[in-house]
Amino acid sequence: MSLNLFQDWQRNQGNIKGRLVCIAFRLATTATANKLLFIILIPYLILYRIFVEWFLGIEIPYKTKTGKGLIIYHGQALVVNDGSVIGENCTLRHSTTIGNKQLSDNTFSKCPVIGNNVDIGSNVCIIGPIRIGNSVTIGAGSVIVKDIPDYAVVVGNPARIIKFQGELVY
Ligand SMILES: CC(C)(COP(=O)(O)OP(=O)(O)OC[C@H]1O[C@@H](n2cnc3c(N)ncnc32)[C@H](O)[C@@H]1OP(=O)(O)O)[C@@H](O)C(=O)NCCC(=O)NCCS
Ligand SMILES: CC(=O)OC[C@H](N)C(=O)O
Repeated sequence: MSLNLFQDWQRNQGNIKGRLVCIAFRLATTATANKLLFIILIPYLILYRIFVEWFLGIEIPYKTKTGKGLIIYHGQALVVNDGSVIGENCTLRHSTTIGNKQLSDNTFSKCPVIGNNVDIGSNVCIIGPIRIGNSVTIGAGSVIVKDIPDYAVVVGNPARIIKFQGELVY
């Protein structure tokens, strides 16, 4: 099991809060490895919930599948459903929601699957069983409820593609 600590540390250069939150998150994710580790880590998971989720207001649950090289800028009011999948080298900011929606039969949809190298601006909602492609840039304040293709730059509510970009270099 790879913790991805090194890649997160590198990508959050100059962003001490992001570094610390990513370390706390990656350590929490080790609880998914097996039942024994989960039991051993219960006290840590409680502390993680209190300090990162409640105190800092950054809800990125330990079960969230997240690729290496995660950046978290600011982070307050960030809420990620643990069914979401986030690819490698993605950037999350503040006041952002990534989650499901309630369906007409009162069940809940699946959550977004986000590709690699996706840069998510502040105040973004990404909702439902949708796929965000690789190397997508999501403008501040966007609301996304449909699939987005690779390399798209999207803005608005509902989000629309304003252009396509070359592959981002990290
Ligand atoms: C989406 C984004 C990457 C586009 O940047 P850009 O390529 O420089 O685009 P431009 O500024 O040339 O804007 C292109 C068009 O999109 C519009 N636009 C840009 N960002 C927008 C947004 N977030 N919401 C709505 N429209 C937006 C512009 O008004 C412009 O429209 P026009 O062609 O009708 O004049 C950028 O505007 C953005 O939102 N980045 C997020 C950054 C962020 O979250 N910062 C917070 C830091 S804490
Ligand atoms: C609020 C702001 O401009 O923050 C800058 C930060 N580098 C970011 O992209 O989130």
